[in-house]
Amino acid sequence: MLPTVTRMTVVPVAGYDSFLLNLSGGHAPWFIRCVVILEDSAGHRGVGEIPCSDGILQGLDQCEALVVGSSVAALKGTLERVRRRLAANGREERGRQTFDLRVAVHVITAIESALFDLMGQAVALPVADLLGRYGRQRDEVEALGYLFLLGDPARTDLPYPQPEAPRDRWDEVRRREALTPEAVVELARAAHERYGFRDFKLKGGVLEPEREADCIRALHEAFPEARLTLDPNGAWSLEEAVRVLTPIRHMLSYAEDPCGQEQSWSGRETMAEFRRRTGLPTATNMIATDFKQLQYALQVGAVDIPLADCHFWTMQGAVTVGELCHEWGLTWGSHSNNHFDISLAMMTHVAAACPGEITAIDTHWIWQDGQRITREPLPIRDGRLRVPEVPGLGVELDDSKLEQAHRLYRSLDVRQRDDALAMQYLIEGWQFDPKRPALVR
Ligand SMILES: O=C([O-])[C@@H](O)[C@@H](O)[C@H](O)[C@@H](O)C(=O)[O-]
Ligand SMILES: [Mg+2]
Repeated sequence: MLPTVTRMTVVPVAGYDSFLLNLSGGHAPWFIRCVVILEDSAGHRGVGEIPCSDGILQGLDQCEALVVGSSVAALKGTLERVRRRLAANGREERGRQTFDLRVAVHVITAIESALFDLMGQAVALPVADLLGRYGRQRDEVEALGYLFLLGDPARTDLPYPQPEAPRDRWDEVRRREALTPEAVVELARAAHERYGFRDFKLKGGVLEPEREADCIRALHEAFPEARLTLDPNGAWSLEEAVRVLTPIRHMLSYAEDPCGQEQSWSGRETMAEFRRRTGLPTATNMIATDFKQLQYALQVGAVDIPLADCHFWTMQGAVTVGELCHEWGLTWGSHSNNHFDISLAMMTHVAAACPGEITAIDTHWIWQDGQRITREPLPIRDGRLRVPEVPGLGVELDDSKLEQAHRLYRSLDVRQRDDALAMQYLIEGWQFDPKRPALVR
């Protein structure tokens, strides 16, 4: 008989971050996440990590009674009850920020991850082997070097981390201003030296679009073999996106959300038009964020690469997208937000279970590297993550680090990601506008 869940603990945590710029503004010196820990009658602990907000904490609270006492073997039934309970809270919107504001799908994923971790430990199999129709498809997962333009921390009085005792160039450059093509190339070189990336993504939606294209030109010159992409989170108009990206088309492997909702056109329509006019493949984490949207995106020909982040697709949902991509001739990829090392493991197992050719997964981990909450975060070497061979997720919580991250959360009084706060140090009174790059005001 498989064990039953005896306890569910929810731990909101925080970590430090650099002054990363994006369409939503500038990252605060901290980011918040939520860790779910399930204990079972066999003495195992299963874990999951998701974004944190008051809504998410409330959602987890609503589900605790459905999870505690359930059999680990009945994981699917438990998740279905959780899904129905959360559906009763009403319809949710992703919103127009760069990050997803929904609650239910994140809550489900945290519980799902912890249950799969327990299940894996109960049957002595890694989570990747349990997911999807086919189980593990690969032993290594390629990750991309996720580059950001960076604000100058010295223009704020916020506690951004300083490069104390830097281990290498990456520890230095990730903590200071980067707003030029040269500075972006320095970031890429330093990240390449430490992690060995062959793919890079630059977060756009910050400077004038042409200036961001110049950054891609510089990256291409520095890394002529690398696969490159630029992601302005739908900030540009269709006309702008076509005008700016056509001349650098040959340098890009795909364009991520180059345009979005505009006047009477939906994001799926403008992306379809962009794709037809430029011939560039498109990726998205904004306009195909559930199965219905994905269906419409495919009907109009808007997307080649759905970035199915397990945090907002669920782990099983993200793998289903991977299976559909494989059957239908699309390419699967994964989006990310700031995260700790549990999420890194979750994304690695999910990517490992997606069949066929997938694209290098996003991860913000390089910005967080050094702030673990598990004993041994999966390392990125030669641009790749090794998929754990041990039962479950293959990560073990470090209780003292978890407690430290929880104490930081409690000291902050931050209940939701807010990129406007730091941005207002750079531009007085700054407010989010989904159609204007953050520094263009
Ligand atoms: O972390 C950020 O600032 C990103 O802009 C994030 O919010 C996005 O969700 C993401 O990484 C993306 O690919 O759009
Ligand atoms: Mg994106």
